[in-house]
Amino acid sequence: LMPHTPGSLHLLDDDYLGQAAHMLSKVDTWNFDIFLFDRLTNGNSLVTLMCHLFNVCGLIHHFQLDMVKLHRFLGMVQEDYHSHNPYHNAVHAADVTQAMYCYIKETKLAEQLTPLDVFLGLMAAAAHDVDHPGVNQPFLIKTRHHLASLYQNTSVLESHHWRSTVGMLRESGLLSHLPADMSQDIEQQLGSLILATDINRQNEFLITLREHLDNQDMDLQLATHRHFILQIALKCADVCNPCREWELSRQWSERVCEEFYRQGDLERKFDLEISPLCDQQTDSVPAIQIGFISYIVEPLFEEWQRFTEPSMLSQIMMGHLHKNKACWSRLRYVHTLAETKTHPHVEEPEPEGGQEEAEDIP
Ligand SMILES: Nc1ncnc2c1ncn2[C@@H]1O[C@@H]2COP(=O)(O)O[C@H]2[C@H]1O
Ligand SMILES: [Zn+2]
Repeated sequence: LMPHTPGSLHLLDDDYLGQAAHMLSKVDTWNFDIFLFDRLTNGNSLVTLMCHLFNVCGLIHHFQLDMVKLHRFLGMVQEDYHSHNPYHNAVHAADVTQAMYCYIKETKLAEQLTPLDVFLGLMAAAAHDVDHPGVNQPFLIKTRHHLASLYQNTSVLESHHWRSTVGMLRESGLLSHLPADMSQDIEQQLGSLILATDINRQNEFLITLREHLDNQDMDLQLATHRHFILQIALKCADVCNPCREWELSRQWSERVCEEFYRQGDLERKFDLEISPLCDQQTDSVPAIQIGFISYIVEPLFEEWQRFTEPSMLSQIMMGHLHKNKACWSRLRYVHTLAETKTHPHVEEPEPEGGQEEAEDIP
């Protein structure tokens, strides 16, 4: 974006906001560029996106929400994300929220979800990583961080994201006009959704989803089943970056690896064991991506595709996922070749299975 002088600030702001508004008219498309949207909104992507989605989903009217309180709450959430984190910042939250909106709009779900489900899904997406410190749970445990002991070393970060969200909900008074049992239920369900994003619990969720799909016993008339599918949808939204188009996907990959490497640098500095994936010298971005796609993203999205079938979006996402994996395979090959040239005693490797896939790249 062009730098501008204070005199033209207002005009340019109007122009940027006009472009942002135009982007919002296509908020349900999978190639939505959240990085551009964040620049156009001057770093307010999360607040702007959430206000828009709450409006178009009719949530403000349905729950009789006070716009001032809503704005205050969303502002607090956005502010509590650490803008210095390369990955776990408010733009990631906005990205996950936009993906969640796309999933909520899937035919299978849209027909069954209640306004409360939509409210919970969007709120959980927006707040699911709030106040993330940019380091992972093992790091918090080994450095004896107070959050680790507070949450007894289990789902430490997710518990913190949830409790912080509840704190901000109460402080903003956003739900204070609702019956006490309803706002209590909202807080609990938000917790269950946010806690489901703990990547250590991936297998548990995947096994249950597979069972439901194999037995064809998913009944979205049941609130418990809708809640489970919202948990899955949020998990998918949280790790969907490898399913975005290459230019967006690549940026997320580089950001998440940069965050891992910063943790690794801290560990090195304090003579701690360097965590898996956090050593810049040995863990390359392409290698991390191929592992993440193969072990986390593909298994999850294969089941999501089964659930949403027939879904154009799932087909598009799987297409990007396979192309991106092939790109990373090719880059890993280039990376290892370069390594071999710097360390000539190491034998030149074969292009590790990725080559046939790499041929798919346009
Ligand atoms: N592209 C990626 N490559 C490697 N790890 C990722 C990627 N995207 C997400 N993750 C990890 O998946 C985790 C999902 O939950 P979090 O957002 O807390 O933290 C995320 C990262 O640790
Ligand atoms: Zn996340």
